[in-house]
Amino acid sequence: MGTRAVRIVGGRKSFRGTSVLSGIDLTVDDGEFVAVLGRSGSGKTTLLRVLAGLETLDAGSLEWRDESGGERPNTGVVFQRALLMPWLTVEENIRFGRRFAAHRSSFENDHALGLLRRFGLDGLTGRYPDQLSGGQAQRVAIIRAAAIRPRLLLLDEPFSALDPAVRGELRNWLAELAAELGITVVLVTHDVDEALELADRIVLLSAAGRIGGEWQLDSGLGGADPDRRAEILTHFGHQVGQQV
Ligand SMILES: Nc1ncnc2c1ncn2[C@@H]1O[C@H](COP(=O)(O)OP(=O)(O)OP(=O)(O)O)[C@@H](O)[C@H]1O
Repeated sequence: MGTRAVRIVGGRKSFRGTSVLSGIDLTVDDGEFVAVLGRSGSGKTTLLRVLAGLETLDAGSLEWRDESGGERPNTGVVFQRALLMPWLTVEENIRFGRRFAAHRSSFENDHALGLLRRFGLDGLTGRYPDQLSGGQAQRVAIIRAAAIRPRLLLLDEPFSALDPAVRGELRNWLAELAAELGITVVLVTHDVDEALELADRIVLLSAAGRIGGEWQLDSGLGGADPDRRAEILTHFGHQVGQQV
């Protein structure tokens, strides 16, 4: 077991009297890539928003490794749509990401521009968002989030609006980025194959807003393991198909 990046103990959250998270215990280690799978409405986005500090828990605790003196560390968030500022170029959008950081001093221009170059976007720096493909825009959004050196990179179905070929490319790209930067990632997805291919661990959210199962994946095995895929799909009552 590595150093803890974040831990939720007994996390509960309701909206207008309806329970969405009802006793979540989840620890994410530094450098780990965790995929959260679950049916629509099971509370995946709510869990991610709690980790991002966009929602607070009604009960239970959210504990960060305390090196930041108890302050909330930087978290980077990417949603299904890239949400780039249309009036800013790619480079300006990346710089703008600094404003989303709890600790702005962790953003350095050189580091951010270095990420753009290293991860294949240097030819796009002067373009505006409407001059980017969907896949390019998502890459920019992910680099923008990574550039603030987040403790956690939180991804909410970042590839679900893209066509299958682009999704495959982006998965490989993300795997490389996460491994090279040693970044800690929590990815919400409906796609079992995506989770198997990318994650070190898969966490299932059940309809009751609890952790309904966990799979630790051996590195390099996940994507090629039909038994595990079948086990997860069976858990959802699926015989075939990859969306849960
Ligand atoms: N701000 C809110 N106010 C009221 N209800 C909310 C709010 N946010 C989420 N909910 C409700 O909480 C439940 C869980 O929503 P959430 O978006 O977390 O699920 P999800 O698993 O991410 O779903 P999906 O896969 O469809 O995106 C849903 O019933 C949703 O309507």
